[in-house]
Amino acid sequence: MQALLSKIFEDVKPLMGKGKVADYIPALASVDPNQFGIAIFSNEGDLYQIGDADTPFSIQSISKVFSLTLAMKHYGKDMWQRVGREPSGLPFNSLVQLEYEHGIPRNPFINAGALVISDMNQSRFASPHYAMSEFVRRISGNPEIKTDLQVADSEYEFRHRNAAMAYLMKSNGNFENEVEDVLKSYFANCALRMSCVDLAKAFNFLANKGYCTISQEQVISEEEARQVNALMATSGMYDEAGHFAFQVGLPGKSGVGGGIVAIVPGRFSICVWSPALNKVGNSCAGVAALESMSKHIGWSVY
Ligand SMILES: NC(=O)CC[C@H](N)C(=O)O
Repeated sequence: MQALLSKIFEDVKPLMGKGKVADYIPALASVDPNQFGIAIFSNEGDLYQIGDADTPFSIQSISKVFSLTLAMKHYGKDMWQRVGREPSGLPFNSLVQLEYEHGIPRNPFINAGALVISDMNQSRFASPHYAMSEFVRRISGNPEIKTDLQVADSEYEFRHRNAAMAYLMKSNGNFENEVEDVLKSYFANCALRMSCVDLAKAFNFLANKGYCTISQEQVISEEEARQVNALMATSGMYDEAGHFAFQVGLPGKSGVGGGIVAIVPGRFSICVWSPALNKVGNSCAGVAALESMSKHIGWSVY
């Protein structure tokens, strides 16, 4: 496995820095695009890593999977009245569909959907970001995970699009709490800094029927873990979900920090990271690395 990882890393390295670092969040614009890491964690607890796999980065939309998991633990099936389970086929921060569809977002992984999920967590926890931080530290086994307050503040300062979505949903009766409070929790969650190794470990419960071997807890049920994987497969890569399913064939979730997490059910959790993004906001080198991995190992779930 380590030899294969080295080969994939060398093959894909030339793509490092190709694309554009997210700059609509000004605090992210200064990240060095020439970084690239891969980590793979097996259900048996073996870790394989290469490149900048220990460097923490802004997890951004990857946090949407953790928020969904926390909400599922509490709300179970009831939550699906407020958020759908269909791919949107539109950019992650699109507003148009939301008005046509009466303030019910298509899925939990576009921004509007993640804001509804954050609203649910806001109703449930006294301090939703504290609950989230504690959760990711526990399931990754890394008590040092921190929030980048500069990124969180920068997102809040430039919050207008996300705020517009949240207020639209509020006008449709699909938002319980104060919009500004929920936005702050949502941005703080996006601003968590984790490395490829942290994320590969933290996501292992999705490869392992909902069970986390690090914290030794059943995070969610086996059925729920399957459902989260299905949502990642259909909606985890925004309007590139079809291409990703076609080329990689694994449930995946990306973030504009350049990270992508992928799940090989029953076997491995993977995280790749390189900050330069393609047009839809997915890491260029990251997508290429997962394509190469899937081709070499034949891991597709299809
Ligand atoms: N795709 C992403 O990673 C987007 C997350 C970012 N925090 C936003 O709300 O715009």
